[in-house]
Amino acid sequence: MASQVTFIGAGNMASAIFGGMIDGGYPADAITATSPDETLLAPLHERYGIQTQTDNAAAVANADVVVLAVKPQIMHDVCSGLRDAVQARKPLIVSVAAGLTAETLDEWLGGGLAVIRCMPNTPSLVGAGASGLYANARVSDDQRQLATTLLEAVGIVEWVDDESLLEAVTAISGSGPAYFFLVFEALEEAGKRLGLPAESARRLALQTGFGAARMAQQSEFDPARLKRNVMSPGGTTERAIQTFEDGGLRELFDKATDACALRAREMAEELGKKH
Ligand SMILES: NC(=O)C1=CN([C@@H]2O[C@H](COP(=O)(O)OP(=O)(O)OC[C@H]3O[C@@H](n4cnc5c(N)ncnc54)[C@H](OP(=O)(O)O)[C@@H]3O)[C@@H](O)[C@H]2O)C=CC1
Ligand SMILES: O=C(O)[C@@H]1CCC=N1
Repeated sequence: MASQVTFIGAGNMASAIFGGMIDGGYPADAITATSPDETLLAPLHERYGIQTQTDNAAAVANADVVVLAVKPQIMHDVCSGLRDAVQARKPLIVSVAAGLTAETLDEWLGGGLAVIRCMPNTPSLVGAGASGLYANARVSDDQRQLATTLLEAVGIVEWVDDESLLEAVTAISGSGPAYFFLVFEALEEAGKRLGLPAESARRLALQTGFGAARMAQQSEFDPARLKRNVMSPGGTTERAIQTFEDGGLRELFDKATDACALRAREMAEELGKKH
């Protein structure tokens, strides 16, 4: 029988994950989602066939897995409300909240729990996500496998064995979609400046990003080699790439990802200290 999975919070990230699970064949009647907003629940039940609840504690009473998918800022209050029910049942806890450590969540839920922390990203909403996962020492191999199955419903999964590496995951894939959106914005603007109609500039920029990612994933060559393959000696790409290199693009990526990882660490400290 399928494990009972309860999502606390039924917003973007939760619905992406349970939507992906159901598309992948997970039985909808083994999934429950909660929201304080009753008007959200009936459409969710209708669309996905999942069970819905406004009462978080009641929703974990028979859960094997509890996915915490509310904003980090309200997580302490949500955990306080779940504490007794979670301690009675001891389900696997999976958190997708940014910046809250497994230890903090375990403490807020009363302690002694198997906790998996996940850093997802927004392309999960279109089934093309990338998630970093960390498990505390109480998580069993079967529970790891189950979490992998849940998150693979919306993309790829990479496990890290040191929780602090989730800061690196945040800097690469958690925040990463925004870097690529920035590049798309800039390429579209450049296309317009060079005379293309806005719509064409956008279509060309997005398809190029999509094609390059797909090609890099499928190729036997690494991105450096694929890049060189586009650069004819003395040609156009060489001139563009040299301009990026001369302008310090690599150093800028180092600075931006360092700043991002540092902020992830600061947030973990701030959120953990508040209570
Ligand atoms: N790496 C990344 O890019 C991302 C990380 N995340 C993480 O995922 C988590 C969820 O984010 P996201 O899905 O975008 O946020 P959403 O705001 O879409 O979803 C959160 C949901 O929680 C609901 N909620 C509020 N209070 C409660 C409560 N007491 N009990 C149950 N549900 C409640 C909200 O309802 P209402 O709106 O009615 O208040 C809302 O539907 C966050 O912790 C975030 O850090 C998410 C997205 C991307
Ligand atoms: O910007 C943020 O803080 C969150 C975490 C990773 C992506 N979005």
